[in-house]
Amino acid sequence: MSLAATPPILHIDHLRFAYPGDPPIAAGWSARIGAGVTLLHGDTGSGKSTLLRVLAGVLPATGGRLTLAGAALPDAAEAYRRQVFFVDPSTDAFDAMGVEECAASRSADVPFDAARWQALVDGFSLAPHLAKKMFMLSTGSKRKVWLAAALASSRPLTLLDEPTAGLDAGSMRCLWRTLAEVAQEGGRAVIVASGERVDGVPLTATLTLPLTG
Ligand SMILES: Nc1ncnc2c1ncn2[C@@H]1O[C@H](COP(=O)(O)OP(=O)(O)OP(=O)(O)O)[C@@H](O)[C@H]1O
Repeated sequence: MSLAATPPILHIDHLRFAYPGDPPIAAGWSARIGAGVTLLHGDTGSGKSTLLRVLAGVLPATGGRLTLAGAALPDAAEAYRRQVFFVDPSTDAFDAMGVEECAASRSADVPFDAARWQALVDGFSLAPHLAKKMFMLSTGSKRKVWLAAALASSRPLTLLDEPTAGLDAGSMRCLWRTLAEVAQEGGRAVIVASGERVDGVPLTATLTLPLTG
């Protein structure tokens, strides 16, 4: 399945993933993911979060191959993972870090768009939290920090798990506006996992779980 109108960024070849005893979430699935926003859609429990973790290279696939900016999984796992921005929204691994330190740390080895970060800080109303440690933030504010950090990063593949969860209307508008800008600029693929259909931003493609063929 070719989902790329522009040169593909992520190559997925015969990907397979299943939890033991469960039906596969991906069964021999091949696709090409191009620049812009791709929606990963499925019902609750269909495997959206799991598939994002597989595409991030943090959960080993049961079979198949992923290639991103010349780095392949499983052969070159570290190089592959460096091309991906993915943070599990529920993680507490960064709780001891300051908000800005945390956001910048995930882009230490790639360009970080400080102007976009600032625009997102404003759009998500994060300014009052900038001097805080991550553990002091509510779940919703933490999610906003990770969203802003992801969008200000320049990694070729960005994976966002339910980015609209708990977002107020103003933050939602800011999210769609920024995703549209990222898509317009080209060169980056953003996969948005969502149980809801997305109409706030033009989509490059929609993937519906389970994924086969
Ligand atoms: N570590 C695990 N081991 C075994 N099964 C798991 C594991 N994690 C998740 N599952 C199961 O795999 C299925 C897919 O879960 P996943 O969280 O990926 O779905 P989802 O589409 O993101 O769900 P939601 O929309 O509710 O967030 C569910 O049935 C879940 O119970």
